[in-house]
This record gives sequence, C-alpha cells and structure tokens, in this order.
Amino acid sequence: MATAIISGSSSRRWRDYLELTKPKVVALLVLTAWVGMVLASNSLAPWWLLLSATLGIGLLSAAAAALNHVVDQRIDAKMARTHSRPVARGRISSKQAIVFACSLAAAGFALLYLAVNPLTAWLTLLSLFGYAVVYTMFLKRATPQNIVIGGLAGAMPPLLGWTAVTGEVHGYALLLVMIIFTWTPPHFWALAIHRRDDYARVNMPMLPVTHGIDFTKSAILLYTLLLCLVCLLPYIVGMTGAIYLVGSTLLNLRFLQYAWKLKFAAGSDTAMATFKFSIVHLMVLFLLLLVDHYFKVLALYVS
Ligand code: HEM
Ligand SMILES: CC(C)=CCC/C(C)=C/CC/C(C)=C/COP(=O)(O)OP(=O)(O)O
Repeated sequence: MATAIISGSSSRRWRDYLELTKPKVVALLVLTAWVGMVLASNSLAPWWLLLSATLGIGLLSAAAAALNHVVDQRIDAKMARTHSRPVARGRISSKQAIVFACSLAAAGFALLYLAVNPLTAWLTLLSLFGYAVVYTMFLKRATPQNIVIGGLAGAMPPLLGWTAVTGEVHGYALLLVMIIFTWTPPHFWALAIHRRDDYARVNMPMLPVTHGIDFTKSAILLYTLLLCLVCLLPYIVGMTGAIYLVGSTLLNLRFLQYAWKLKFAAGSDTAMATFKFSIVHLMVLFLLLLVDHYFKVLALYVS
C-alpha cells in the first residue's frame, strides 16, 4: 500500500516536471530543427552530431517552456486552460522549477557548445531568451503584436538545425524560419478566439481582447494567405521539388478553407478546429520537406 502511494506520487511528480517542458510543443520544435539539419546537406551528418544537436535544442526549448511556467504562474492560475499547471497550483515551487530549467539549459548549452558548435549554442540560447524573457516577461503583457514578434523565437529551430550541421547561417534556412514565423499568428489567434474570455479576465492584450473577434478572424485569414505565398518560396528558389510544391499547396488550401470558414461561416467549434489543424499543417509540411529532400538526393545518386 505504502509503496503504491509513494510510486503514485513520484509518478505524479515526474509527470509534473514533464508538463513543465511542454513536451508536445518541444517535439514539434525539434522536428523542425531536424528538417534544418537534414536539408542543410545532401549527405547525412554524423549520428553523434545529429543526436547532440537534437538533444541540445530540445533541452534549451524545454528550459524555456519551464521558465514560462514560472513567470506566468499568476495568470496561469486564473485561466481555465492553465489553472492546473504544476507551478500555478503549487505542486512544484518556483525555486524547484527554476533549478530544473537552469539545469536543462546548462546541459543543453554545454552539449551544443562542446559537441556541435558555438554559433548554434549562442543562437539557441538567444531563442530561449527571446521566448522566456522578451516574449513572456514583456511583450505578452505589452501589445497585441506580442505573438507576432515573439513568434520569432519559436520559428528559430530550422535555422538552429542548419547551423548545427554547417556552422553558418544560410538563406534557405531563413526561408524555413519565415514559414513558421507567418504560421504562428493563425496558429495562436485561432486558439485565442476560443479562449478570449480567459485572456480578458487576466488583462492579457491578446488580439481578440484588444481588437475584437471579427478583426482577429480577418488577421488570421490574411496571415494564412501570406503563409501560402511564403510556402511557395522554397520551390521558387529551387530549394525543394515537386513533391513539396504539390503537398504544401494542398495543405495550404485546407488551412485557407479553415480560415475562410472561421471568418465567414464559423460555428462554435471552428476556432478550435482551426487551431488543431494548424498543428497538423506544420507537422505534415515539415515531414513533406524531409520526403522531398530524400527524393531529391535519391535522384542525384541515381543520375
Ligand atoms: C509565440 C509563438 C507561439 C504561441 C504564442 C503559441 C501558443 C500556443 C498555445 C497557447 C498553445 C496551447 C497550449 C496548451 O493548451 O497547453 C499552443 C499549443 C501548441 N503549440 Fe504553439 N504557440 C507558439 C508557437 C509554436 C511553435 C513555434 C510551435 C512548433 C513549431 C508550436 C507548437 C504547438 C503544439 C504542438 C501545440 C499543442 C500542444 C499540446 O497539445 O499540448 N507552437 N501553442
Ligand atoms: C530555444 C527555443 C527554440 C525556444 C523556444 C521555446 C518555445 C517553447 C516556443 C514555443 C512557443 C509557445 C509554446 C508559446 C506559448 O506561450 P504562451 O505563454 O503564450 O502560452 P501558454 O499560455 O500555453 O503558456
């Protein structure tokens, strides 16, 4: 009985620490970093480099997410979506969460610096700073453009993956960053429409609170259109081939359909459905980039 209680509570604790790291978000961030690593070269980098870069970028992203839980604990406690988070509820103290985040960050930075390269280590640390400090502590509370500007931190991983393999910043990697940067507003504002009252209650100046739901729907539609154009760029500059072009166009048309419905024929669940689709969209888009790349490399070997 006692063992069951102890193991029950230690597994709860373990899950609380895992929750601090926003594992699903970090998983998608790491996937986009992987795409940067793979597309950076026609041959696969050594396995130890890929592993160190994946772990390092993942650890620093997880640390950034944990710091966000500490900074936001008061507002998290008041919002329905976040009220049961471990720091907001007091199951993990601020001090414990900070020690946890700093340990992850130190391990991730050391791994990147020593096993990958200093450029990647510093750029990843800058992304952590951009999210945990610039976005969470300042922008989020200051302007409805918070997630547009702050979105740059979350858009960085493809560039981090690219520099991990090549040691330099390349225009192609910046195109991948631009894709995530333009994807972020429709991704977040769709959720913010659904959760508008939550954000209003804690005085967060999110776009649906400051400019209304109708304005936000127009902004989502316009950013989704912009995203369709930005997604064409990798094909136009010769970075990707026909598989990517066809696949990304189909995905973007579907995203556009969601955004159109949200603006002109929304039901009570359309905003949430759009938010959920945004995640599938980005994941499939980046998997498509991988598939397209492997076909391109295969064609090179065959010819
Ligand atoms: C400033 C930029 C961003 C903002 C403000 C934002 C906001 C959010 C919010 C509020 C949620 C809901 C979380 C929850 O319910 O616990 C969420 C979920 C999610 N976001 Fe973002 N996001 C951003 C960027 C990104 C990026 C860059 C990625 C990945 C590349 C991403 C991937 C995800 C995923 C996978 C989920 C689902 C998490 C789950 O179901 O637990 N987000 N996002
Ligand atoms: C090193 C590196 C690449 C850092 C990026 C880290 C990171 C976790 C980016 C994702 C962005 C995100 C989940 C924003 C939501 O924050 P929020 O506070 O608006 O959402 P919440 O209310 O759910 O906490």
